Amino acid sequence: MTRLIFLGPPGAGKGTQAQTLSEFCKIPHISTGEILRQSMKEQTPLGIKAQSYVDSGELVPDQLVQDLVQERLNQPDAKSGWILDGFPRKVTQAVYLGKLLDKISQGGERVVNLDVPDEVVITRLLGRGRKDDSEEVIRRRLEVYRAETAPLIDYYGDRHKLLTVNGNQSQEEVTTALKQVISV
Ligand SMILES: Nc1ncnc2c1ncn2[C@@H]1O[C@H](COP(=O)(O)OP(=O)(O)OP(=O)(O)O)[C@@H](O)[C@H]1O
Ligand SMILES: Nc1ncnc2c1ncn2[C@@H]1O[C@H](COP(=O)(O)O)[C@@H](O)[C@H]1O
Repeated sequence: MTRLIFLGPPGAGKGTQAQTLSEFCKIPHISTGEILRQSMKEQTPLGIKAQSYVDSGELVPDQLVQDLVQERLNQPDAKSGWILDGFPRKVTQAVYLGKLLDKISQGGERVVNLDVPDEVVITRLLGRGRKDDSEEVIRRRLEVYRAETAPLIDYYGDRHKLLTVNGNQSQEEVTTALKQVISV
């Protein structure tokens, strides 16, 4: 059963690689950022609550993303595995996820850290053109990543769940490296 969590700074290529691997492994790609962006587009209650946080590069409150992840992992297609992209993003969310996965018998998850230097992710994000890819918001997202998300590397390393892949290669090379590490 393939259950993967993608870690890495904004612009590391998590969404790109998660989509490719989800097609290869035939399991859903669950991106909290995508779900939030869709909810904002549709102006659902979740989208309305999340909007100001996403637009400014802040993290949406835990309860909102935790509820959406719980609901998504309980859907039938998640029974055959999944790739989580963008969640967890802080230690509190990782603790929540660990308990949730135990409760719904979906353990055995592995965590892939896509390692990419800051200057490379900044160039990539400036070229991507999403609404939250302005210079100011990119700066804030990187600060939030360093303060809140990077500690998850040690969190999962300490729990022997962490795999690291060099994300500073062509998309095809990253995919090949990912397939290699997850097949072991
Ligand atoms: N290996 C790569 N080499 C060059 N560009 C890449 C690579 N992988 C992804 N990109 C490009 O970099 C940008 C960011 O990629 P992507 O959206 O997958 O990152 P992400 O980690 O999901 O970012 P975020 O956390 O901000 O959503 C995209 O424009 C994508 O096409
Ligand atoms: N796990 C999350 N916790 C808090 N906020 C989140 C989470 N996942 C996404 N967000 C918000 O959405 C944007 C975009 O996310 P991407 O993963 O980069 O697509 C992020 O800046 C947070 O505001």
